[in-house]
Amino acid sequence: MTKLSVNINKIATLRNARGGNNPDLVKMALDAETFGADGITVHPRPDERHIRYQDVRDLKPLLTTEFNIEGNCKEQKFIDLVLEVKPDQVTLVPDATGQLTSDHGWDTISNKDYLTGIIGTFKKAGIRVSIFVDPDEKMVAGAAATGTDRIELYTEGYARNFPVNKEQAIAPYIKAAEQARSLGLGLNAGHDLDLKNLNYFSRQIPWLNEVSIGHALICDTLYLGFENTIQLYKRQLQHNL
Ligand SMILES: CC(=O)[C@@H](O)[C@H](O)COP(=O)(O)O
Ligand SMILES: NCC(=O)COP(=O)(O)O
Repeated sequence: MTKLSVNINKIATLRNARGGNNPDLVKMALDAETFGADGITVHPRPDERHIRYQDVRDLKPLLTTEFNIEGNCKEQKFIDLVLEVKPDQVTLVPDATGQLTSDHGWDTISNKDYLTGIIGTFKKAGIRVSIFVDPDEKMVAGAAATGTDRIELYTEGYARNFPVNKEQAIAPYIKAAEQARSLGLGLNAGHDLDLKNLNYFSRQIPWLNEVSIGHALICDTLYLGFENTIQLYKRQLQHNL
């Protein structure tokens, strides 16, 4: 079954708003695991607007599920943090510093040599590597050429189009996912997945290894409670619904 990795960036956003430790990020990550999360995802950005580098160090020894660190591997500080902490997985995202959020995947063709090198470094350290790509078969093929273990499909386009025409929204993702499978790549997905669009996505691509979900899940938590929300998202990944 597809695993749910809870992205806790927005818990850190709330904590940082007052400069204290409420909500307690580490406690909420451990609670997420207790409530059924299969993993925890963090995305430390260079400006540390939410997840701080120290949060990553604090979390590592305490988590009992998969730890996924996302970030821009062109930042040496990020590379050093990942090699220091050695998470289960690192997800390489081509974000520029000032971006509001992640909004595109890698050009795996023009960045082939660079990605191949850094992926080799992380794999040598025993860390599984996933690279963030758009649902573009050329970029998926380019990803396979870098030696990455997995790709993560950037699902903002799916989420935007799902309410309009779900068959059209999912089409490029099925093609990209089928190609990833044929090339022996593991498959993750994330960005703007939510309680409305998740079940359809996972039913159409049942070989999906993992989804990482943060923004919508934390927003839903405000109304529905953290434990209940995690259970509701897990249920969307069961295909017998
Ligand atoms: C890579 C991805 O799609 C998400 O992890 C995204 O980076 C979330 O970042 P923010 O929480 O800063 O929007
Ligand atoms: N990789 C996607 C992720 O970790 C969370 O994205 P979002 O659910 O916050 O949009």
